[in-house]
Amino acid sequence: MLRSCTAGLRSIWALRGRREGAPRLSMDLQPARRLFSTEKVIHKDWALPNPSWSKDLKLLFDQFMKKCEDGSWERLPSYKRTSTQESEDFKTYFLDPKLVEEERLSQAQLFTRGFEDGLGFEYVIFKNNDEKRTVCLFQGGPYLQGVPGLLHGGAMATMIDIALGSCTGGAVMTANLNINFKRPVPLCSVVVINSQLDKLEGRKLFLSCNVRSVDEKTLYSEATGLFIKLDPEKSST
Ligand SMILES: CCCCCCCC/C=C\CCCCCCCC(=O)SCCNC(=O)CCNC(=O)[C@H](O)C(C)(C)COP(=O)(O)OP(=O)(O)OC[C@H]1O[C@@H](n2cnc3c(N)ncnc32)[C@H](O)[C@@H]1OP(=O)(O)O
Repeated sequence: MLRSCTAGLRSIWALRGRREGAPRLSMDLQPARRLFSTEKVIHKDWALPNPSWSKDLKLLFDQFMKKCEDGSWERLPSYKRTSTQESEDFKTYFLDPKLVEEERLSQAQLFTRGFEDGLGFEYVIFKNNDEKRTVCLFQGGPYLQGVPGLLHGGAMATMIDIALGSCTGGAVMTANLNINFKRPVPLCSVVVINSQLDKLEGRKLFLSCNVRSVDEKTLYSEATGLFIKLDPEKSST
């Protein structure tokens, strides 16, 4: 684990070094080209391996991709911004134009995808629709540090929220999230979040998950969540 962490850090530093040494291309781009490259970033699927992924993460990714071959599992793509029907639903219910300026909104992106490769949240989620469960493979980078050398609990909570949410499908909001942090997570290590839908009661979805090390020997956290399907008749703002 330690070896993969340092290897991960080394490749992150290598990437940063390259980036810092390189000219800041975006400043020199013509507007049309800038728009094109922004579009490309927006439509990029981030739930795919990049050079910062540790051996552990790549290995698990390959194992789950194999499970996808017979259709029982699927890899969920992940974008900085989403143009799916689901996000349209969120806009309908929650976006009061008075609350967020149009210009600010055009800059919006999912904050877990706002870091450069390897520095923040590296993750991919696989879903088993029949079993109503997901597996999230997560490597928290050096910018997610809390206590020195350890992953910040808020970063873990964020990933738990996303992992539980990925079990729901459709337009939902987190109403309650309850986490027991049992062991600290080493920074840059890979954890596996197993989530499942336990109960559906009207608009209420009750979910639970656990967070374990790759070798499954360490139980880092356990959590439950209540998600509420949005009611099209209601607006929260
Ligand atoms: C989440 C997954 C997304 C899926 C993928 C979509 C694609 C998107 C793209 C990319 C993925 C990105 C993923 C990001 C994930 C981010 C998630 C978040 O960070 S969410 C922000 C934090 N959460 C809030 O800010 C909610 C604030 N709260 C509310 O807006 C409302 O309270 C809401 C919508 C949750 C419920 O309000 P009401 O008016 O619709 O419903 P009422 O009538 O109050 O409650 C319905 C039932 O639920 C119970 N309930 C509500 N809240 C409860 C609570 N905290 N504890 C227990 N019960 C509760 C109530 O008692 C009621 O129960 P009875 O039907 O009477 O049995």
